[in-house]
Amino acid sequence: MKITAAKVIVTCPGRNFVTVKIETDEGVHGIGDATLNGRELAVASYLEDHLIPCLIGRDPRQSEDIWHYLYRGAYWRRGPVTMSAIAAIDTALWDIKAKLADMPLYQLLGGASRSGVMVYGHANGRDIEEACDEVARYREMGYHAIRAQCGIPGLDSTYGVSGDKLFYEPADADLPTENVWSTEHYLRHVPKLFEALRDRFGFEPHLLHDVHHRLTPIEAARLGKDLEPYRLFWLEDAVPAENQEAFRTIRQHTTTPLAVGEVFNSLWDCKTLIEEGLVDYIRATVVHAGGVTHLRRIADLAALNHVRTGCHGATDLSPVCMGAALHFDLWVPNFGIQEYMRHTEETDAVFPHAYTFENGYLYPGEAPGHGVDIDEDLAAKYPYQRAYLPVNRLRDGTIWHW
Ligand SMILES: O=C(O)C(=O)C[C@H](O)[C@H](O)CO
Ligand SMILES: [Mg+2]
Repeated sequence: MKITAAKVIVTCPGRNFVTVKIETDEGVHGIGDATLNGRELAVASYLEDHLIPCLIGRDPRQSEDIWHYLYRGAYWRRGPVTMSAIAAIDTALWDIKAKLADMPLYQLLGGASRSGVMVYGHANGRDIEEACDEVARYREMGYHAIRAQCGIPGLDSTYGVSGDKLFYEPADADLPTENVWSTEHYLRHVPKLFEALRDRFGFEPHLLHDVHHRLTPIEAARLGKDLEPYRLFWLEDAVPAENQEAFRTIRQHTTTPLAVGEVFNSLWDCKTLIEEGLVDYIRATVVHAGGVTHLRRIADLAALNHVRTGCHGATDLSPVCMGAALHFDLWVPNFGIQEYMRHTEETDAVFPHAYTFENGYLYPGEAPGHGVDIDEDLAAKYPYQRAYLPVNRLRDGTIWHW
């Protein structure tokens, strides 16, 4: 069996997505997500100019060998562009493998370890009251776990807060929007949000919060301590994580569970965090962390150290990534939770999929493969539009973490 063709499809049904489609001489095809928010065309070029020429004629069933051939063959290892490109090919090959077996992908991974995949949604409000009302809306939709963010008095904009609510999209302009940040204002306000949420909803719903890399370790330690009475499911990306050892400071001071890893692209980014038990949840997912093949390695190391998965699932991860991630989630023994930011109707139409939402859980479906396809004619109607994530500055103009 041979790979006969592979192509890259870039489409923008409201936001940009990059998809790889691999075709074989047996008529079976597979697709994989290669979207890297704000740097989409770099991955498209990496695939078209450098990886696809190496694929033609190879046996698509040898996904493990192809992974190492592309990873080691580049000589230049890791990095988000490389790993997203390899991930897309790997996802497409697992899709093909599962279609050949006439099985949903989760069966090839080892079968279902649970009946459904618990997801968390994003509730956000301009102030505490609006954020509480949004949490109520997610409760009505059946969610058992909800991430809560709210506007900070004194700041014009805050990460995670938008008028779009259900379809929040942070990549909002063709050059980066500039936000202003104040750690002092933020640290004073966030505990009040969670106090209000627990007062109104009690301790039954899981509550999560995303700091979006904005604190220093000692500030994060203080926030974690201040939030302890409200029993968060997790506190996410409390500090930038290039320096994994920095999490030791946070860990020494608080029992609030910590999550990290949506920007990670390999096991090496989280090796110390996992081996030293410095975090509780690892957020790497299929598209940015080398596909199903590499994500499995991360999850297995995590399992040894009581770290559970919490795959990234924002709107910039296409339905193709979501489909593959759900099969992974249904199987992975040390599953924690899956993020679920809904895609728009336009996006869902371009990517017909087998997964479904019901009562706070997603189900990957029983279609052979990962259950997601692309309508190429519809995709062609939405040409690429450059869109960037914002940047952040302190009030004196210093560039900060977004
Ligand atoms: O979903 C999250 O937790 C995020 O932090 C969303 C990110 O800002 C987004 O995926 C960046 O591309
Ligand atoms: Mg996040």
